[in-house]
Amino acid sequence: MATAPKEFTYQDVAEHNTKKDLYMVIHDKIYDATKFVDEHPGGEEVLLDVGGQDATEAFEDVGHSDEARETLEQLLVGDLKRQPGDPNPKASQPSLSPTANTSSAGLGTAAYAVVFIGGLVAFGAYQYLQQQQQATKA
Ligand code: HEM
Repeated sequence: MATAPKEFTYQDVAEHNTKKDLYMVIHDKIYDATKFVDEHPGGEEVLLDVGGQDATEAFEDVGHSDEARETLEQLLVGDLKRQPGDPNPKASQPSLSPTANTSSAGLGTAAYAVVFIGGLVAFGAYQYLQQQQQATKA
């Protein structure tokens, strides 16, 4: 029988922050890392650091392998239930803000390119006219 995923608030998760009882939030899902602490190739210290907290950024920053993500799925215990006043989701939409930044940077570069090319054309026209004048004088 399929059961609805258990929901935890940040406050619930924050209570599980010891080595013997270690939950963490990654991409708005709750993982029970208690059994995994001693096995973690990255050491127990880093997991204890993010115990009871949002570990999305820490987890993604390391660039964990697909195998690590599979292990993670086995530790899943529920979903995060957001409440007003909770911290913002961390890096849960990794592609959005960098893309926005890149595109605005792209626009900025395009604007500079237009000004630069415009300047070149004006300079070329000026040179051409000067040459024409010299030619008529000679
Ligand atoms: C329950 C969540 C986590 C799981 C299941 C997990 C799993 C793994 C696995 C399987 C590896 C081996 C390399 C790989 O396959 O990518 C690894 C390496 C590593 N993990 Fe995690 N990890 C978790 C959370 C974290 C967090 C929150 C940090 C925080 C910084 C972290 C830091 C590292 C580091 C630094 C390594 C590299 C170790 C090395 O190559 O010497 N991990 N992790």
